[in-house]
Amino acid sequence: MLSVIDEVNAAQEALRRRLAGAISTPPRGVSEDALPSVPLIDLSKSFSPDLADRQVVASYLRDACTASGFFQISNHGITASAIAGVLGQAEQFFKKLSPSEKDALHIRHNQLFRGYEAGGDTYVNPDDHDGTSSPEVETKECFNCGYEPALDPDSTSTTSYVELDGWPPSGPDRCNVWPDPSLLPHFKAALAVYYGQVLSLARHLFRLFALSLNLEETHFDKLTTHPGGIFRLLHYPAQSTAQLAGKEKMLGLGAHTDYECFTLLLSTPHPGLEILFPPSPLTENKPIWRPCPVRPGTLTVNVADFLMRWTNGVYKSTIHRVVSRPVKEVVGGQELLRGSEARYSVPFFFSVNYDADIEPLPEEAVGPSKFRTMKAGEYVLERLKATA
Ligand SMILES: O=C(O)CCC(=O)C(=O)O
Ligand SMILES: [Fe+2]
Repeated sequence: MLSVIDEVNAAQEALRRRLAGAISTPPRGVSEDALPSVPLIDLSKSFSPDLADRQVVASYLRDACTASGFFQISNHGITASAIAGVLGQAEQFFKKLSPSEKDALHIRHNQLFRGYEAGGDTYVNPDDHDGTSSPEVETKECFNCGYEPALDPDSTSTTSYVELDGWPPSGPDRCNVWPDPSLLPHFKAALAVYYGQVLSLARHLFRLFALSLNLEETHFDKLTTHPGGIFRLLHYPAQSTAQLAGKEKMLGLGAHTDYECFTLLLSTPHPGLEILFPPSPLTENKPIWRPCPVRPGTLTVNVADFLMRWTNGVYKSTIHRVVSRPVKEVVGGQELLRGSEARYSVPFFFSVNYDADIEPLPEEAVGPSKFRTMKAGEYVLERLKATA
C-alpha cells in the first residue's frame, strides 16, 4: 500500500514521464485545426428541472473528462458583476499594495499556505527548482485563501469544517488573511461574492460529475458539506521582449497537474495557459502543448489528481502551465515582436470534505478500483508541501 508521501513521489515521477519529449508546435504539414482542443459545454440545460436534460450535459462532461479532462463552460450562472468584482480587486491587490504590505501577508506567516507569494517563492513543478542549476523563476505572484463557513452561502454547519491537516481552523496562522481594509476597502467583499457563487457552481458540477459516472445525482452531496476550496488570485506580470529574450521556458507557472477534485478557472482574456495533450500519430507520438482557447465569459474546468485517482484514471488530470510569450504584431507588412501583457487569473480548487474517509467509487462507475481509502486533506497537504 502506498503512503501519501509515496503518492507524491509517484505523482512527480508521472509528471516527468508525461512531459518527456513534449513539443510546442505541430509537426510540419499538420494543421492546428486537426489537433485536439478544449470543448465548450453550454451548461444551460444542466439547470433544467428535467433529468434527461441534465443527463445530456453530463454526457458531454464525460466525453471531455475521459479525453483531456479540460473543458470550458458557458451559461454557468456566475454573474458578470461577481466576475468583474474579483478580477478588478485582483488587479488592485497586485498593483496597489507595496512590497512591504504584501510581505506582511506572506505565506511564511501561515501554516496552511494562506496569503501572498512572490514569483520564485514556490515552484509548482519542483523539478524547476532542483537546487542544482540557477532556476528560471516562475513570474507569477499570488494571493491564496481557503474555505471558511462565512464564505459559504449554503453552509449548514459552522463547526464541522477542518483544515488540510484534519484540525479546525483556529489561530491566526491557520486562517485566511486579508489586506488592511483601509488599503483595499472592497477586496474581501468582492472575493466573498465570487467565492460564494463559484462554490455553488462547483457543487452543481459535482452533481453532473455524479450523473456522468452513472451514479445517483446526489452521490457526492454528503462529501461537500464543508469542502476544501482553495482560491487563488494570480498575476503574471507583463514581460518586455528584453525580459523574455534568452528564457527557454518563459515560465509564468511551471508544468503541473492540480491536486484536488477539479478546478474552476476564471481569467482575463490574455493568452498564456497551455495544455499538454497526449501523444497521437498526428504528433509523431509526442505529447504536444496547445494553447487553451480564450473564450470570454466562460470558465475553464479541469479534472485534478484526486478525482483522477478516485475514478481509477477514467477521468484525466492533465498537465498544464502558464507561459508568457512575445506577441507577434504585423505593422506595415512587417512582423514585430511585442512583450506579453499582464494576465490575471482566479483558480478555485474544489475538493471533498478534507476530513472524510474517501472510499473507492462503485465498480459499476469506474471498474475494479485501485484507489485506497484516504482523506483528501492529507493528500493535498503533502502535494502542497512539495512545492515550497
Ligand atoms: O493562471 C492560469 O491560467 C492557470 C493557473 C493554474 O493552473 C493553477 O494555479 O493551478
Ligand atoms: Fe493548475
